Amino acid sequence: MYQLSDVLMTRDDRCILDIPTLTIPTDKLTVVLGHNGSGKSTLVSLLAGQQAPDQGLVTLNGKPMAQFNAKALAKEVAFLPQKLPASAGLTVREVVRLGRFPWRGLLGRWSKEDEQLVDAAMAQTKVTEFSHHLADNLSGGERQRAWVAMLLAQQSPVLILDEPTSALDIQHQYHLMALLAHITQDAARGMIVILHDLNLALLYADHIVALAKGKIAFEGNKELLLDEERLSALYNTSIKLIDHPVSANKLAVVCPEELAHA
Ligand SMILES: Nc1ncnc2c1ncn2[C@@H]1O[C@H](COP(=O)(O)OP(=O)(O)OP(=O)(O)O)[C@@H](O)[C@H]1O
Repeated sequence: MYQLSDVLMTRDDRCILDIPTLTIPTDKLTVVLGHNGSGKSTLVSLLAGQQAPDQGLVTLNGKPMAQFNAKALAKEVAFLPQKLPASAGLTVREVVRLGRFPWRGLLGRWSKEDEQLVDAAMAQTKVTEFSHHLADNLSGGERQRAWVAMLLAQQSPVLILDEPTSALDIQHQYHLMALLAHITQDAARGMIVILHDLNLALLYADHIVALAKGKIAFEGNKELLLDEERLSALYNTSIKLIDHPVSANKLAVVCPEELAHA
């Protein structure tokens, strides 16, 4: 599990993250929610070891993040940033193979297991048909799926994804979240996923961390989301919950004031 204590991040004389204490499980699917600029990417960048807090401590399974070297960390945590990395000249297969780098043997050769894991990851995110295409030539959503495959191939116990559904069509958004939920349960891996879509969170999250203005607004199991007042306050707009037509879940419907008068 991750533990944060007395974490402070300041940029341009402004406090952008202020978390006195927070525990995030690494055996559940945790969704990080919050308005634009609430600090979600800053928070997950600390969890991924991309940067250190200005003050305070972040530990993974009791070990301070600063004590992991890059290779050891890559074996524990796979990270997909909001802005996809450049993939100049790489085919989709080569992009996905990047996930196997932390595990590559001394001779620097790819093992049969590496290739099998690459194949499986591409199949899971449905990019096998693009295997030999240049990643740069893919559509935005196809490229996002290729990078998610890279993360899956990395086989780390924790995956952190910053808005992995932002470029995906509706079908692929739900397919990806179902896949992440399935992997969490089936392979006992932990997912930490930033989402803007409340309905994806309502359907697939186990655990919620919600940020507002750099502070924790609420944190705990998914049932916390089933509260119209709390959700409306988080996004500063009226949100109603209705029954999902074909499951026992709830759906969030945004009902801004002006709609009532339209
Ligand atoms: N390097 C930086 N320099 C100055 N301000 C920064 C820096 N990094 C982040 N910020 C500011 O910190 C705040 C939080 O940024 P962050 O990217 O974590 O928000 P977010 O919740 O992920 O937003 P979004 O939903 O728009 O992606 C924002 O107001 C942002 O402008």
